Amino acid sequence: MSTLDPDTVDQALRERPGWSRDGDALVRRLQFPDFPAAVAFVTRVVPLAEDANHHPDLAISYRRVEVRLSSHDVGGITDRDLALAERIDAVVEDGEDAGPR
Ligand SMILES: C[C@H](O)[C@H](O)[C@H]1CNC2=NC(N)=NC(=O)C2=N1
Repeated sequence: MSTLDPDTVDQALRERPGWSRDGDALVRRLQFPDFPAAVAFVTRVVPLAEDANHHPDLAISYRRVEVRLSSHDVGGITDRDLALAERIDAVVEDGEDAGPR
């Protein structure tokens, strides 16, 4: 699978307002009510990543979580990243994301 051209990524991002492009990755920054909620969110992402065999870079800082998606094998953003972003958004909508990023 090859990387997507920037216009394609930008179009996709218009449909995923929580995400932005940061270099060769998609990034979404989330804030949760507390640390357990942040960890619970990350725990819910695990099976999605395993099922997709596509794994985000995850950073947890107290109640903030940064999710970065990039296809490491090709060094850029591919449909795999967009597909996983969509599934991660479903977890966010279902969960406890609260407040500004
Ligand atoms: C062997 C295994 O399928 C590969 O290493 C997968 C695992 N998860 C992955 N995740 C991401 N983000 N990029 C990859 O290239 C990738 N490759």
